[in-house]
Amino acid sequence: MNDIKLALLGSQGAGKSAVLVRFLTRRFIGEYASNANSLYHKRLSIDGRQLNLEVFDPCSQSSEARCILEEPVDWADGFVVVYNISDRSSFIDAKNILLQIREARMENCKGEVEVPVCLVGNKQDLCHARQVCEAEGRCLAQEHRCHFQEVSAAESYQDISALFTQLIRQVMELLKYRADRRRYSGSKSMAKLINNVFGKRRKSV
Ligand SMILES: Nc1nc2c(ncn2[C@@H]2O[C@H](COP(=O)(O)OP(=O)(O)OP(=O)(O)O)[C@@H](O)[C@H]2O)c(=O)[nH]1
Repeated sequence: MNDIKLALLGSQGAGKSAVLVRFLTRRFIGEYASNANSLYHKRLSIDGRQLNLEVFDPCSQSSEARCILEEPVDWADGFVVVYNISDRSSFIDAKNILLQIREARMENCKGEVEVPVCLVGNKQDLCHARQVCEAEGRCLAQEHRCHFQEVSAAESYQDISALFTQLIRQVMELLKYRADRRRYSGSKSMAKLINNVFGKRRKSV
């Protein structure tokens, strides 16, 4: 069974918990405790494969709160970065978070394929109070080569389910790639070892 670890990042009140709870339970719950980190577990089946999903929902991150970001960046295999379309400052925070994910991953995983990220513009139902247009979100996502989706945790389950499913598929591919690479480098070092032992011996005969 695959273990899939995701982290939700975004500024305070962007709707991270609402998006996650909508995905996990299909329900919208208006208020959540926001003063503690939470780790959610769920067993899922995607494309016929059983998965153990763990999702880390840390308490809010601002652009300065680098220390909060470091933990999930090391731990997670994929990220959902959430902003509120009716709050420009949350979009600016999302930009900074995307940059920080990229920087941290470049330092930690040299040569590794990019970690899957989905940028989510939440509270689409508040479009009368919109401060971030859809094109800006799409453009930021293109810049960071990540998937983008506007959603309303308050109103809809389908879009949120689709975005998590797509992200989990990408993470499964990443985990497969890592496992193949480990196997390949393992068999290469075994070949080297055999060569070192028997190759040298053959030479001396
Ligand atoms: N109108 C509307 N309100 C939403 C939506 N999603 C969340 N909210 C509301 O926005 C507020 C913040 O939602 P949370 O899910 O707690 O946001 P959060 O990002 O987890 O916030 P912190 O835990 O403080 O970091 C709550 O009052 C939610 O009811 C949405 O799609 N539409």
